[in-house]
Amino acid sequence: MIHQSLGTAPYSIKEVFAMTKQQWENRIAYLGPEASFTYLATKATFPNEWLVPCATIPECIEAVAEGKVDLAVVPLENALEGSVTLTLDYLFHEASLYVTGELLLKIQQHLMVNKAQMDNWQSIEGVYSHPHALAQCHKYLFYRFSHVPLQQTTSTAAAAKYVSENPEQCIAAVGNAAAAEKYGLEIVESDIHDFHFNHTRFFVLSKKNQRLPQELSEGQAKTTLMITLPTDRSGALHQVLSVFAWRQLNLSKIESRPLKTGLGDYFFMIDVLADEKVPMMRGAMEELAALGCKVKSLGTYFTYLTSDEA
Ligand SMILES: O=C(O)C(=O)C[C@]1(C(=O)O)C=C[C@@H](O)C=C1
Repeated sequence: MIHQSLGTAPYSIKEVFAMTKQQWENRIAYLGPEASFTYLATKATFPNEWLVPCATIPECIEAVAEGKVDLAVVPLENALEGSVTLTLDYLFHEASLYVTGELLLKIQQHLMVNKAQMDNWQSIEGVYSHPHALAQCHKYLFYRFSHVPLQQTTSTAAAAKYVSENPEQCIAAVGNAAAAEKYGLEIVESDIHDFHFNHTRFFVLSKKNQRLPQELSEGQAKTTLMITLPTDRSGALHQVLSVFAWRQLNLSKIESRPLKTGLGDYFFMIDVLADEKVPMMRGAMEELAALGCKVKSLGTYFTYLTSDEA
């Protein structure tokens, strides 16, 4: 998978188009810019591949769906804040992609300011970051800066970049230490996330139903299914769960999201700790079809730890 060292420079989608693919094995889109948490997870997993920053999650997903890149890495779920619903919904409603692997990253949030504002940071007039990052630091921001407006950005690194490009503004960003270094900011408060156990899951998406190599993974196969229940039957969810229960197929996550067809209409995203190729899973899929469920499988994949303590 990893064939050639490219250094650390990421490229924009425009540059990807302008260049030919011949030198690189994989072009990988990620939620950028450089030094976002998604970048850290991507770089740790694919240190030598061609990394392409995208400004938003839909842009990452469209880049791989349209074949502009081979893989895309997007955040899926945070231990404190829960699912990144934009990713879930986009995968259900807009794209037809597979998960080739899941990356786990330990998340540490810091408050950082422009060096020009070092003496004034206690009087900041705005805190910039990704909404998930701001939510992970809710208690800290509420008790320490309750009067200060929170400004949402497309990523934590985008916030750090904005603070770096606006030295005259007395504002702060919430993000990781790599972003502080990359954008020349000063960390004024470390580890401001509300709970110590803070991790994020990222999906590595592809157009092909393929898997990253199992050798470096945690070894447990996981299959993600998106299930729409038949509308005309009571107890349908109970029946769906019993399909897995009596086969002793463990579920590690179940979440409902709006179908966007009317109030009370949902689809369910279910993670099953099994390979979709094993007979028990094949039987489960057949039984779900017999129950009248629509099932979209995102494929079977393995989990990779991208930081020591993840
Ligand atoms: O903003 C970033 O740096 C991201 O990579 C996005 C994101 C997220 O969507 O949850 C990823 C990890 C952290 O939980 C906070 C933000």
